[in-house]
Amino acid sequence: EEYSHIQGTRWNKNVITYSIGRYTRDLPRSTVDSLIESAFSVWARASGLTFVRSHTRSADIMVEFVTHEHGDLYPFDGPRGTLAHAFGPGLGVGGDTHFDDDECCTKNTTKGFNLFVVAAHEFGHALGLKHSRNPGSLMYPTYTSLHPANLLSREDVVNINALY
Ligand SMILES: CNC(=O)[C@@H](NC(=O)[C@H](CC(C)C)CN(O)C=O)C(C)(C)C
Ligand SMILES: [Zn+2]
Ligand SMILES: [Zn+2]
Repeated sequence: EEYSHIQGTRWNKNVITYSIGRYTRDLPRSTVDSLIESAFSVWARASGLTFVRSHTRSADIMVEFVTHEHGDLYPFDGPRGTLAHAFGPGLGVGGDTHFDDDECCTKNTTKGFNLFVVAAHEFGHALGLKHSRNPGSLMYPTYTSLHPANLLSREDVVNINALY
């Protein structure tokens, strides 16, 4: 069913709240908290948006680690395959970001899929960005181990600034 009536292309506010629901057993909660906060700050620096953590389910962006069927129309596929997905801006499920707990993620930048990089990609979608055809962009559809120091390509920065 087309949810365009609640899905927008962008948030119509500058302060966006997020809440972390189900965690992963693969990482300490404090590590998840800080990697998620860092991933939001990548976009905050580039857009002027502010992200505020809340502990209620009424937050704009619900962040969760889930597996297989998890209550939306996009069940995960077990190990390998899709690492995560996120809904575009909007009410309810809008902005929500889910990580496939069967394979996502690590805190290392060389081994496995780095949670900071995956989260930053997903939050790009949660803010309204689509995929890029540029392999050097964070919004490229395939995971590449980007250096945490400069996750965003010039194209990513241009695109987020075109939206906010
Ligand atoms: C290693 N596996 C991959 O590279 C897989 N790609 C992903 O899981 C994307 C997320 C990465 C880019 C963080 C899915 N996506 O676009 C979510 O917004 C496949 C290319 C296999 C689908
Ligand atoms: Zn989901
Ligand atoms: Zn994507």
